[in-house]
Amino acid sequence: MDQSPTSTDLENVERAELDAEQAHVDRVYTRVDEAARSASRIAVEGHQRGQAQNVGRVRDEEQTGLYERDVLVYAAARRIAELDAEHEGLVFGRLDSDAGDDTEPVAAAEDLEKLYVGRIGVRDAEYEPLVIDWRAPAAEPFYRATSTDRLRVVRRRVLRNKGPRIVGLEDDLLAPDRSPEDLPVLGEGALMASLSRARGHTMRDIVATIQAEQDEAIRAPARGVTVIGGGPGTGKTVVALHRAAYLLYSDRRRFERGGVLVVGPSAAFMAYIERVLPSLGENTVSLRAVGELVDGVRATAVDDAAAAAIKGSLRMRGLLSRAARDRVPDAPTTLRVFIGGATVELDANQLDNVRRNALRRTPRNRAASEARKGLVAALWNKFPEDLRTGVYADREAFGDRVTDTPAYKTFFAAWWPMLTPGAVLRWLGDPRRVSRWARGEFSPAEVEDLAAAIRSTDEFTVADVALLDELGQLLGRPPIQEAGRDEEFDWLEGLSDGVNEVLTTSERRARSIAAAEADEPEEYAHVLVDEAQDLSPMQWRMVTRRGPQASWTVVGDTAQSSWPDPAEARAAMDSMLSHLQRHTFRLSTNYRNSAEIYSFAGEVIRRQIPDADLPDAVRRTGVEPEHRLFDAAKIAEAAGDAAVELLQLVEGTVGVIVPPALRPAIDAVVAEVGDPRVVALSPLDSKGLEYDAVIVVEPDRIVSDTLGGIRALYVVLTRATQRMITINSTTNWLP
Ligand SMILES: Nc1ncnc2c1ncn2[C@@H]1O[C@H](COP(=O)(O)OP(=O)(O)OP(=O)(O)O)[C@@H](O)[C@H]1O
Repeated sequence: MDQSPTSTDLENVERAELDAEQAHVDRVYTRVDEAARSASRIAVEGHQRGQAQNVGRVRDEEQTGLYERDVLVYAAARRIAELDAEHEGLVFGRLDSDAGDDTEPVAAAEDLEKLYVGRIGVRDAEYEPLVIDWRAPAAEPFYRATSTDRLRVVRRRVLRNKGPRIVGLEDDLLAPDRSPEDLPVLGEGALMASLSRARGHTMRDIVATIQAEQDEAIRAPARGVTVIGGGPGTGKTVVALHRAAYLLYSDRRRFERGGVLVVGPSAAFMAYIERVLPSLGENTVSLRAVGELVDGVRATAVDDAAAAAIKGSLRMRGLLSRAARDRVPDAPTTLRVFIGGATVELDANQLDNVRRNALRRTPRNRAASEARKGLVAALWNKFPEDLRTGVYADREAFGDRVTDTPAYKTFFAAWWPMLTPGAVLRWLGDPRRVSRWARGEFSPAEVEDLAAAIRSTDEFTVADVALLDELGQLLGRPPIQEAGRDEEFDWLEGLSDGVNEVLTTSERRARSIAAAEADEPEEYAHVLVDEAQDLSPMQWRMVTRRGPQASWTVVGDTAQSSWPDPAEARAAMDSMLSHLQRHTFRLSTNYRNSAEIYSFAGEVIRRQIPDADLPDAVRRTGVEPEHRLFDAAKIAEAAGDAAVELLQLVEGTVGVIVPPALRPAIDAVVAEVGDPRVVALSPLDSKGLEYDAVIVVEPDRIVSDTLGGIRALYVVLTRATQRMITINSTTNWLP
């Protein structure tokens, strides 16, 4: 006779299990609310007591400690609850474990030790844990246990949430032979359920389904440099973000005080990932795109391939250093003062000598007093001996007089102005100057390209930001009193979208004070660099300035590099971080793309880069990518048609990835489709993002027009979770 349970039996069991889990989760939420109430009560009482009598007895301190803890738990829980009531719940996992002693059989499910795992830890009034934080050591088996090394776990359960409601259970039985008769096993596995879900416009955390190899990278100790590699879709980004949350948990004092910085490739990418950390209860991490690392600048424009390569090259370092020390363009070339009955004059050569001496040890904006001393000495040498009497008897007295003359003052203001990085960068718009500063290290064509790129726009580009940062360091910040005395001087001047000219002095001051008051640490205790393969040597210099004492997490995949010479970028990173110990992790499974899409993309990149690191894609959809051929004139229309088609076929987002030259036409078509699920974007902006369906417009032009060529196309071909259509007028790229 058939003994297997009927579907009604199963439904009943599942219903009963869901109810039981819901009851526990309800207790957690109730406790969070209680904690909030008692926290505000203790706050009031504590405040009154603090005013009335002595504080500092042990009991009070304990109270304060508890109060602070409750407030923290409450605040974190509230943030999480507000975040996405549709999806994310506080408690998402449960472990049922035995004693690990395989000899004793387990009689009943209730004999197993039960532990709930959640986004944060919550205890009941007796201080017993209702749920433990996913980052706590006790939660490790939830992520690491496998059937071969089960770490005492018999059953791992993922609770699928919609806000505070449990809507499903996904079980994983790790020790079938240890499982008591009455332990139900439900669902088909949490990972597959999570991978097949429709994508929205922002990334979600994976806290309920972190895989063992990912967990190792997340919990790696914060020492030296942790390098996380792996091909597209292996979870590098999401793992890095969970690692940031883990570091804050494991050493909150150090990382909250010192600061954690996450650097990503673009503003679009930062917007895509910005919700992940708050959903894990962390709001203190700074997220910045490489174009936003200098205060006061938010660069989004990108240079063409040639200009970006020049601006990113390490050779810029010498060029900028020479620019920062050179004469100020249009500065006076003679100084003439009438003093003590004589006209004393310094010519261009003498002025150059004074300038060089003053800059020997001090950056320009801090060397005004050196320059002044040098000028006084040079003028004194030329001051006739027979006039050195009375108030002009010695050099010091002479110096006081001469620097007080209007002629000197006017001269000095023009000859030694406080320089902003933005102003000096603009000097590079003149090819003759660039050629002088290049000292033969750049070809004449490169000199022309660089100057033309600087002149072409008032806006700073992403690549300019690293140059501004370098110049900031070369020029130095002016001493406080100089900056204060000179009301007109604003360090941020020229650093924001060319709107500065129309700001009044007081507006500018208010802004710079606001920037200082934002109190973002310029140096961080941990720096996490995503899409690290894209950082140019100059960008590596900028990023490493943010963490001279930091530990690092560096995440990337060379085959996706948009830098023309990935080996150069790699060498730049190696040289900047060479003094630190390195731990390397490799992620091996592509969780994003369907196996059909990824095997195609892998073939494209393997043809050009035989040693590319290709992960395994595990999810099959049965749908192959499709390639369509049209006349060039019909491309935009065809892309629009494909978008309409795909909107019917997928539940989530559709990305239309287009080479920059075709952007206006495609933008128009996308506007016509008029569905917020469809977006158009450039290959560079698609870095790190994903869509349920992707339309790739003119792959050949993506290769020819984008920095990174075939590697940029590989990025584009690995953005889709379910479906991909390419729209072509030529097909040279097809394998
Ligand atoms: N353990 C997991 N459980 C559920 N989803 C996962 C898991 N690991 C990764 N993913 C999902 O796979 C997708 C790809 O992750 P992510 O963007 O972090 O990969 P990546 O390696 O940074 O990719 P790329 O290099 O192509 O930008 C995301 O949707 C992520 O949520």
